[in-house]
Amino acid sequence: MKISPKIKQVRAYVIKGGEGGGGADYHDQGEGHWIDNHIATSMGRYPEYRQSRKSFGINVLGTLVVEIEADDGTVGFAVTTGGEPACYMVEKHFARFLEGRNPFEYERIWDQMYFGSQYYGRKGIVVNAISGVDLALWDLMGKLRQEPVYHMLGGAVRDELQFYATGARPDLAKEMGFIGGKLPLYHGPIEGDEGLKKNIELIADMRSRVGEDFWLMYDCWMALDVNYATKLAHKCHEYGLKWIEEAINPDDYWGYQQLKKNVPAGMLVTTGEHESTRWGFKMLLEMGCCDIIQPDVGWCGGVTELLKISALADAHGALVVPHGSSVYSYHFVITRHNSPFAEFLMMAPKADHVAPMFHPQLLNEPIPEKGRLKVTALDKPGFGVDLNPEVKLYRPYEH
Ligand SMILES: C[C@H](O)[C@H](O)[C@@H](O)[C@@H](O)C(=O)O
Ligand SMILES: [Mg+2]
Repeated sequence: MKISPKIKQVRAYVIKGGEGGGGADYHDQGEGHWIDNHIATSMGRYPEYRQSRKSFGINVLGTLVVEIEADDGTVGFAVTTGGEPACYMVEKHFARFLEGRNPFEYERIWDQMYFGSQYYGRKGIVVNAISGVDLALWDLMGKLRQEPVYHMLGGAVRDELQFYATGARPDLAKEMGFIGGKLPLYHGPIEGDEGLKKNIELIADMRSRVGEDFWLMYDCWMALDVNYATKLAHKCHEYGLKWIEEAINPDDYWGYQQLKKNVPAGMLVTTGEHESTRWGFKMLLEMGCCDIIQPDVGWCGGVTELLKISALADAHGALVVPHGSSVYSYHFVITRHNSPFAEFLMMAPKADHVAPMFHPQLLNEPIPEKGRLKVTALDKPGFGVDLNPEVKLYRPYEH
């Protein structure tokens, strides 16, 4: 029987500098990009932080790159959001649970990373770091087995992925072949009825451009209260809003439970991109907070944890549509019936063409064509992408 190589070394890097760092920190874009143009957030109550999310620090963390090298020289890697703080955790804390171990012991490794950091982690950046290590581990396992990750997750249940697009131009997304368009919400409660009116005018205008059958959604990025979200949902109902996303504070499970009761019949409530682990999603599911959960596989605990989250959601009859995370979610979505479509974040500044999400960090990143991606595009070992050697990596800590 072939003996698996052991893990020789774990390394964690950030990507230094450059306006529009992009990559896993996809909010870190240059001036004029739709993703940072007056999008409503809870910080909007402060006028100085209303125009740009970068102004209050949405891009302070930066990208985390994790490399795991086996003693036969094979290297698995992954990118997510986490920056230098996450590098510290990977190098000074989590590496001890991997080095010298069999890379296929991903359950044991995950368990030790999570419970070893339970006293200071459980959510947020600590679970981002755990996710980065877990994704790199799955990439390494795929490379050692010479199999794409989706083969190790049970194989494809359909021949292609279909995508909705997130961005400022759902009308252009329709022309590109996407099945729907998710708009960012531009005006929050602090802008009163005037702002609410602009939110409604925008969805009305977009509906007139895309016609009746194209999905339209609003992404509220945690900016609202239950009352405002309820009003928004009811006013957008006549324009066929398919779902209202992440309307309130992720910790307000009770608020989501109420919003789910308040929205018009047939409108979906979605959330989860800033939720972590099976326990966080258990709360959302068992309290009846939403119809679709949207974990980010680079933030919720990685593939190992997403497997558990997805099974829980399936048992609750909920869909799992991961937050846009490129290949890291594609290899999962293609293997699950309760993940019937995926998100594609339009990274082009005007949302007018399809561009790779983790650019410039990743090479060979598959992108949808006419809103779809054939499963064969994933048929490379691991996640099937490479680190761009032109992008300078910086290792802030060693161990
Ligand atoms: C478009 C939203 O404001 C976020 O920037 C986006 O990252 C996320 O919420 C999404 O669902 O794509
Ligand atoms: Mg969202």
